[in-house]
Amino acid sequence: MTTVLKLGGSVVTEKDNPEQVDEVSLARTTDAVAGSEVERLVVVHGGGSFGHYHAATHGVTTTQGTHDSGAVADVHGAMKTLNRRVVDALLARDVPAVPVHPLSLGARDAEGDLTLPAGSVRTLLDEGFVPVLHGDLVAHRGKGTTVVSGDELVTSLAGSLDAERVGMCSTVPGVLDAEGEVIPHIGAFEDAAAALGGSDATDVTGGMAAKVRSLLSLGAPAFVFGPDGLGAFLAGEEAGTRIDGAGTDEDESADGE
Ligand SMILES: Nc1ncnc2c1ncn2[C@@H]1O[C@H](COP(=O)(O)OP(=O)(O)OP(=O)(O)O)[C@@H](O)[C@H]1O
Ligand SMILES: C=C(C)CCOP(=O)(O)O
Repeated sequence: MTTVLKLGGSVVTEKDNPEQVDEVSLARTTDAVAGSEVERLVVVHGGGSFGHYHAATHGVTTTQGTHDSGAVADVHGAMKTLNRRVVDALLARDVPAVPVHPLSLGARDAEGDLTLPAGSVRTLLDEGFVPVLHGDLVAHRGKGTTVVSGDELVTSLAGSLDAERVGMCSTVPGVLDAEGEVIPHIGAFEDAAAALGGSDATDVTGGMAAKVRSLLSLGAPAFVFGPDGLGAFLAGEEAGTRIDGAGTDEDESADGE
């Protein structure tokens, strides 16, 4: 049983202060990981005020690339600093965390499609480690380097590792409907489209909409929840919004072959 968990950048950093870790939230989330009994766990964390700050300074996005090696050093360097902080917090709680840097692993083709070889992550899991990846820059054919988000890494790894459970720990308690209530289950994009379209912030709405769309394409149930739901998710329980699309049996309990 392999579990892929994303810790949102807004959960582990103070979003409004460049390069500031949210110590309280990082301690809380890593306590939850350390207190769980998940067998094969991959952690991916986002960029928050580390990666996004430097990516914005240098004008780099998932589609707008840079050939400036100084910019690569800034963005990747900031993400390595954050990754070290997350890994150290896990190690301090006796979680066998090992850093894995996507810039050294992945690449995009000219269409922007990501290839992320999973051999090192799979072998680390087999050897009893907890690989900790992060949003990063990756080589991009024709564009130099572009941003790869933690969400993309989660989707890619969930597929290549045949993950049974996927969790996205964000600052919101789940995918919210137009009234601000958590939608318990999304089985098709239409279930959430109206609520996602109801948000004021178009760009951020695009982020959550893209998250839901990519999670629906996985062959495993995915959960979007806040820090309060992390313990339940890691205990194998329902947390926040459950997202399962066509690749997953609607009713696992009825799945008797
Ligand atoms: N319908 C919705 N339900 C929940 N959140 C929504 C909705 N529409 C937009 N959002 C926004 O999506 C955000 C969560 O997605 P986001 O990708 O920012 O989280 P994250 O995984 O913590 O990412 P990052 O690693 O970039 O910080 C929320 O903070 C919220 O502002
Ligand atoms: C900005 C960088 C480098 C990583 C972004 O990762 P995300 O926070 O998961 O979107």
